[in-house]
Amino acid sequence: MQVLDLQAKELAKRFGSGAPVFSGLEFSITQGDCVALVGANGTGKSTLLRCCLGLIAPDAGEVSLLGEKLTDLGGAARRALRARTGLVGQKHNLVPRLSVLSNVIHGLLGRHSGPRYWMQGLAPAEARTAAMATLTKVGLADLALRRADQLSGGQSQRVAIARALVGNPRFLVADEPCASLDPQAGEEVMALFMSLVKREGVTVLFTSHNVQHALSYGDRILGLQGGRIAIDAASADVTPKEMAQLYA
Ligand SMILES: Nc1ncnc2c1ncn2[C@@H]1O[C@H](COP(=O)(O)OP(=O)(O)OP(=O)(O)O)[C@@H](O)[C@H]1O
Repeated sequence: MQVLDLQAKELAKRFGSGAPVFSGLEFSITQGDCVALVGANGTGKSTLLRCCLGLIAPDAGEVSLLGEKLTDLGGAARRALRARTGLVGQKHNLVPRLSVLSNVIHGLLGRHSGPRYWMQGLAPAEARTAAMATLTKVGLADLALRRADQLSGGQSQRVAIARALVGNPRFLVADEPCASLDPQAGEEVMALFMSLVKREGVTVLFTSHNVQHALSYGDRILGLQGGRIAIDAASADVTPKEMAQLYA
């Protein structure tokens, strides 16, 4: 039986008195799927991602994430649900003065609170072990004790991926994970990210302005245009012309 990890029903969002960013959005994501959300600048991709994770509330409609209706959840249940999800943003948002290892340990903060889970020296051994294992997966174990502000862009984004993965999330959102990287680093980071999420069986919703990335890494394409979903199809069935029309 197919398990739906995300269901969006009749979602609508506007900011202030502005025009609706989107309205009437309906889609679902099956467990283990990797879905690319695409569309021109300003079509509402980031806004939609944030609604899906419960970081902002839609004006209408509802989101069910990992079987839980976001509107039904109180603070504690919402935090528990957030601990089962991960987010990789356009900017890596690492804490510059902390080590790589501490930044990754920070990814466990949703599960535990307090300084023990922030500073590598104080974090319990299991947190450090989990963070080191995840750093090994992204190929950065050697840099564990380096300060985050001494990393290249590609290395920083790998650390951000490790931070998102360290708690073994079941659902991951990635908002243009390669936006700040040169083409070569972007390719490497994307390939690494996708191989890890596939290996771990994580459900992924990612955005990208790189049409090739969307088509090759996404099992499915969700295309936003004019506040509506213009494409919802397996990536193998989406033609280059349909993709181009999204940006026309
Ligand atoms: N906090 C906010 N307050 C007011 N307007 C906002 C806010 N966040 C986003 N918007 C507006 O909502 C619209 C959608 O923005 P959003 O960032 O979701 O688009 P996007 O598709 O992710 O864009 P891009 O591809 O450029 O990253 C834009 O017109 C933007 O100006």
